[in-house]
Amino acid sequence: MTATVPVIDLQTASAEDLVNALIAASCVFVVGHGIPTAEREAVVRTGDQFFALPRDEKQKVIWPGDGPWYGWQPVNESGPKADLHERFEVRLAAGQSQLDDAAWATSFPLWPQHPPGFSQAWTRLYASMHSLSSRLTRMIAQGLKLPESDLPAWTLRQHSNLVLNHFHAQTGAPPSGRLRAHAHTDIGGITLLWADDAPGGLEAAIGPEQAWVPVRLRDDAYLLQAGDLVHLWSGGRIPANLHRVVNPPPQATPQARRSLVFFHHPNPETWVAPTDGAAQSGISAAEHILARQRTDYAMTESR
Ligand SMILES: O=C(O)CCC(=O)C(=O)O
Ligand SMILES: [Fe+2]
Repeated sequence: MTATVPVIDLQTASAEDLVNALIAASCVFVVGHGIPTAEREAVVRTGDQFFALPRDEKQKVIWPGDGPWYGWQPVNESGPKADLHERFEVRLAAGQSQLDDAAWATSFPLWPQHPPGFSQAWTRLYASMHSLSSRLTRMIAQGLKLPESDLPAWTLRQHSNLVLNHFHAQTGAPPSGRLRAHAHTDIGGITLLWADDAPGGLEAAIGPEQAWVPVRLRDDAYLLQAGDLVHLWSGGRIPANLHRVVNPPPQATPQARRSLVFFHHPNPETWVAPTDGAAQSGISAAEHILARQRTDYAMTESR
């Protein structure tokens, strides 16, 4: 039997419902989340306009090439994990706890000048996602009976990133061995994902057999995927969701695909350890995130 992704309606679900679904499937569709569709659409629209700019213009906000990811990250052309997409990433400055749009907007160093309205659209959705991810991590802690004192680092003081991925239309066969996104777990706490329904989409390894299951994203939902740090925080009870984005079938009409991802990260200073495990079985959030980012993407060539 093919495993399916559970649906959690935040209007009615309990913390235990959410945790049980995550333990079973490592990812769940979250509906009843209250985030207006227009907020997401504004980010996708301004992101599309940005990706369509000439390379010289995008180059002005390119990721500096080391340290944590932010800004424009072109398609990475080499290495075993070179994925067939470009992305733009907004990263909140360390230690900031107030989501005051004006202050936050000035703390991010790589806002594109074009298109107009970009930073407003992205800060608006970021604030909504920040609240939603705080709510969901509170439910996870409650459902797992984790200490209340852990929570500020995962909620108010979280350090999350908002990303738009642009998977280019594939007009010929993709280079051998390369996917739109290689199989990986996400690095942080939870991921909240939306993608359009273009061919060549998400697959997740779920259920006891860990078989690859195609996941069709829903317009009314964000897909919550458990990341490495929630796996560890849960004492291994919640599995980290393994997923990939496959190439479209050769007969499909070439079509670009966009996905919008909120990578929820706890505060970088957090020491993440299972509550009843030995402290030495834990990890520094900052070190884990940086180590994974270093191995997953090294800037080489781009388009
Ligand atoms: O585009 C998707 O469906 C998933 C993207 C993804 O896995 C990522 O950006 O980490
Ligand atoms: Fe991912």
